[in-house]
Amino acid sequence: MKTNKNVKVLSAFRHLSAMRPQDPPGPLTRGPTAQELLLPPSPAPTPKAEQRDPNPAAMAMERPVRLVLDASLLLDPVVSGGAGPHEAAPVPTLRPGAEALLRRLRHSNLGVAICHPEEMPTTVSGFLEMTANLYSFGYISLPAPTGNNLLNESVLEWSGSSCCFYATSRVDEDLFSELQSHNWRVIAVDNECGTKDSGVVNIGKLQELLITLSILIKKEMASSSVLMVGYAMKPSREEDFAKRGAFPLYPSENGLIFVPLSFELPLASQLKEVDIILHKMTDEIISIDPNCSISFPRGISFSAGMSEVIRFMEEHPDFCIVDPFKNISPLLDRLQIQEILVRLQELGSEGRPKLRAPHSLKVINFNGSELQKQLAEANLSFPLIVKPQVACGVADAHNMALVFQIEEFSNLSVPLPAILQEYIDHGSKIFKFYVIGDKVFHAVKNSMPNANLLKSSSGDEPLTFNSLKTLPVATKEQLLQNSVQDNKSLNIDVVEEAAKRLKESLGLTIFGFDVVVQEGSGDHVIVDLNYLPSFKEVPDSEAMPAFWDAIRQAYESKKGKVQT
Ligand SMILES: Nc1ncnc2c1ncn2[C@@H]1O[C@H](COP(=O)(O)OP(=O)(O)OP(=O)(O)O)[C@@H](O)[C@H]1O
Ligand SMILES: O=P(O)(O)O[C@H]1[C@H](O)[C@@H](O)[C@H](OP(=O)(O)O)[C@@H](OP(=O)(O)O)[C@H]1O
Ligand SMILES: [Mg+2]
Ligand SMILES: [Mg+2]
Repeated sequence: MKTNKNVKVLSAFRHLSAMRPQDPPGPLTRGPTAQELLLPPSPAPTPKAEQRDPNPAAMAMERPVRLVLDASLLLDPVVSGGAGPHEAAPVPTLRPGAEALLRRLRHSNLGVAICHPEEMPTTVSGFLEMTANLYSFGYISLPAPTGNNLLNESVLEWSGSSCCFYATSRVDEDLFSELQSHNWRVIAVDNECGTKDSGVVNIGKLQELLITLSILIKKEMASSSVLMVGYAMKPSREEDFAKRGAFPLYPSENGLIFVPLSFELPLASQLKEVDIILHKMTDEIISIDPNCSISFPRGISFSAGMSEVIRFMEEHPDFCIVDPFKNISPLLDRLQIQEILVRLQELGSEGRPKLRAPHSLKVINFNGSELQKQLAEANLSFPLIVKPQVACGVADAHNMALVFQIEEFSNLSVPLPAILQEYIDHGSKIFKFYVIGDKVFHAVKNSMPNANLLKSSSGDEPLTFNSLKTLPVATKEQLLQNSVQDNKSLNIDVVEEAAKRLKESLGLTIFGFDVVVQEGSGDHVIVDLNYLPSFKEVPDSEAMPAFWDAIRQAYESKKGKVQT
């Protein structure tokens, strides 16, 4: 996980929207003028409900869709099966898969509550109440059944507001029919309940609950404009997006429902239900062959799950995927990124700063004899930043070095093949641009200082680091030194033009690129290109609507192409 702990975010956001993927690029309309503000890194905003009301049970009542999880669904039946006469009461624990379910439901924008029969032992009910509070869920104890009074007042009250689901693993036909008589949908998990026409939805595994819910919610919405997005990415990235509200199970403002694709379940049945696949394929890479030029699928081996998604796409070329594997593939290779950026260089025009790629050279080894000659031919001089040719998807893709003289190449720990890049003195300020659909945002972040400041601390050794974890960003003193120097400012027109061209040429829905402004020349140098970055510096209030619009636009653009 990238730690921005050393990075102070100077946030300057512009919302420069005007590009529509299927239209030829028109002039971008300007959003609000950027103000450079010194802001602490914005904390991930708490989910809406917590801002509204501290009482989880009350929160659940305000949302259009509610889900009540029976204790039997969450507790590990092995442990909570009760103790023998001479045994200590078992410690209640969650069943396998329950924690992942609760984590996803927490950010699902559904009103969720946990319920249990009133007569449950306090050790267990206390555990459930603590769990409910931990996930900001409501908490309900169902009264012992007396006559036809099976439901407590909250459950009854909710029935009137809108669409309610009750998920359970225990069979209670009376409770089910009572709930159904109040328009609740009952979902029974790993317990065949009721007959087919009893209206009870039977599913085999807990992992099926979310996609079952999303199908039922989509049906309840009864609107053809509601689309279901099945996503696949590593858990930490999913959590980063989810806690920003990116993956609602209750449709987003533009009608998207998000559901995680489970590689533990048959994929075909899940993909039958979704309209769009959203993925970060590099999270599912097992290995990349560094000695072959990456051209999807050549050179890359994927997990079994992602391989199945790839096969599905080969069989369903009209299916909407964000984004197509072949469009992403060049961004796994810093040599191909360099070639893409060099093509942008025709953009330069009189009177505007030059936009360019850093001078670069690919090497397959660090042997000094040839190197000096190769550097001269590539118009490269020290210091050089050395990056693996493989740009992401494998652990060592971000192991880099700053090299000040040729002797420092011996025993250099950067993975080969490597790309040697001109190191650009840029006053330790980097502009991270994010193209999200037809919108462009950027954030200013603290970056590596000028080489002379780094040289002094490295002696005769190369400066090795990991760009995600140990990037040698400027210290406070170095930042102050920079602030007195004349930092050339960013020319937004030039970068906007580049963003437009990149969007056209890459065919990607969401991507990021890093720009530094060279001291002295003012050249705008794009040093990095990433697909589906985290754009964590962009406020959720702007980033999330843009994220959802981008996905819907990709779908509509794909459907438009299929119909023509
Ligand atoms: N050519 C360069 N000249 C000066 N500084 C550079 C150059 N290339 C990279 N940097 C600095 O090193 C950092 C990491 O480089 P880069 O962005 O290429 O790594 P990465 O692993 O691709 O990072 P990301 O997490 O953004 O994908 C940049 O954010 C910038 O601060
Ligand atoms: O995890 P791999 O496949 O190595 O790729 C990285 C990307 O290259 C980086 O651009 C991501 O950082 P940002 O999302 O902040 O750009 C970075 O995101 P992360 O730091 O949030 O994991 C990674 O996605
Ligand atoms: Mg970068
Ligand atoms: Mg990168």
